[in-house]
Amino acid sequence: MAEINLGPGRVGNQRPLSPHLLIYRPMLTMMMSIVHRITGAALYLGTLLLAWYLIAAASGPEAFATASIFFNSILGKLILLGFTWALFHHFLGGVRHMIWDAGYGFDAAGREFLAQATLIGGILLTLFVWILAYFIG
Ligand code: HEM
Repeated sequence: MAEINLGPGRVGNQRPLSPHLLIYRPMLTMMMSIVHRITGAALYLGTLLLAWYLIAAASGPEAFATASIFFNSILGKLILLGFTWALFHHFLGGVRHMIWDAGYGFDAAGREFLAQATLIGGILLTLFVWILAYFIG
């Protein structure tokens, strides 16, 4: 490896190294960034399902019954639960970006707070909507 001059008394291979991938510690803010993109992609699929539901509702009783069978199945409900969470998580992630765009929340404590608030807020909003839906019917 080429030697570089780091200044008086510091000659050699003393350059700072990037963290090695195998010992790299995942951070919450990093994971949130990845999950934001994943939820964004999931929302495309969820939007297709929403479109199917609306088209079925507009098409008549038979098409609506078919869609209802799917959405009322356990798999359908699990997908809807995931879609609800992805929507809220992604939405709050968008608000987080808006706060950054306004110039706030860049320090370490602010970044960590926004990441935790997004994560917890997405879960709480999802639970709130599903509990509400359960009681409304
Ligand atoms: C069904 C609705 C939505 C879909 C399908 C969607 C999809 C996506 C996807 C795929 C990405 C990743 C783009 C990339 O990383 O290259 C993304 C990023 C983003 N979305 Fe959404 N999104 C939706 C709703 C929203 C909403 C409601 C907000 C705001 C409240 C929002 C704010 C953002 C922001 C700020 C980014 C950029 C994040 C970054 O720069 O890292 N999105 N969206």
